[in-house]
Amino acid sequence: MDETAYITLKDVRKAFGPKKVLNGINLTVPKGRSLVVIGGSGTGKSVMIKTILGIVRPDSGSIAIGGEEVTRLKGKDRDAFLQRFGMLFQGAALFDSLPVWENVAFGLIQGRNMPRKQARDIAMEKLRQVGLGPEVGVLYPAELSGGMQKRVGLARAIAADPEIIFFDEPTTGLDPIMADVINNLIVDSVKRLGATTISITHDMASARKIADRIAMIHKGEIIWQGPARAVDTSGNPYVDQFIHGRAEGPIQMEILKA
Ligand SMILES: Nc1ncnc2c1ncn2[C@@H]1O[C@H](COP(=O)(O)OP(=O)(O)OP(=O)(O)O)[C@@H](O)[C@H]1O
Repeated sequence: MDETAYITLKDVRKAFGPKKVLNGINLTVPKGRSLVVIGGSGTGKSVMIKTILGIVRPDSGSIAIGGEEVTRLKGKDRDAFLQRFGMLFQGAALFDSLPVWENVAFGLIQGRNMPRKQARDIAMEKLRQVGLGPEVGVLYPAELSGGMQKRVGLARAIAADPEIIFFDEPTTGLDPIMADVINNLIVDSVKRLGATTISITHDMASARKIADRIAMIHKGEIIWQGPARAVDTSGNPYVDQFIHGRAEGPIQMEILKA
């Protein structure tokens, strides 16, 4: 596989007022590869993803996808750019008032003006790919378990055959077995599409399963990155503390005092 960078972040910085959240992020992801970003709460993982999507504008630095600088895209160019993405949000983020199939088809109908019948057929096929039958398509999100909701979120993320997919804590809140089912579905779907992915997770089992490479973010900087299999022998005390979930180590939790 071609290992040249497809997504490139160069010295990306972002502060909110006096609070520096991204302190010079440097990352690359080759096409068709899967990068998992690990790191503690509040270290800047979500803000980083938002800078790529253009939801948050970095103060400085460059973000390029396929060689095209994306931080300054506006209007129609930005809409077209966003159509290349699929996203599985934390907590699935489904519309309660729409049946499952319409949640999956939402971007096809609203974003691409696809006729409802055609969008419904695609939605049902994507649901099938994540192990859900047509009987689930007509239910409402409230009628589903958390694991099924995640599957629906995944079906929606892949509905438009995106070229790039972001997974934001895809296994949070699931039992370990259901989490593994979701991890397998992620790996299968990504392979089927040949998509390039960035995932955020606290779940090391998930990171090991879905990552080609793992990067650890701490205080808005990438402090380690390497092949997924090297995470256990990184020799980096921050990575070791995080993957073993130790309270003691170089990462000091900021515990709010009442
Ligand atoms: N729009 C904003 N305005 C001000 N501060 C923000 C904004 N968005 C994020 N922050 C701050 O930036 C820091 C990093 O937030 P971010 O959501 O990226 O953390 P995270 O690493 O994704 O954490 P978690 O794992 O808990 O989701 C936090 O301290 C947060 O309060």
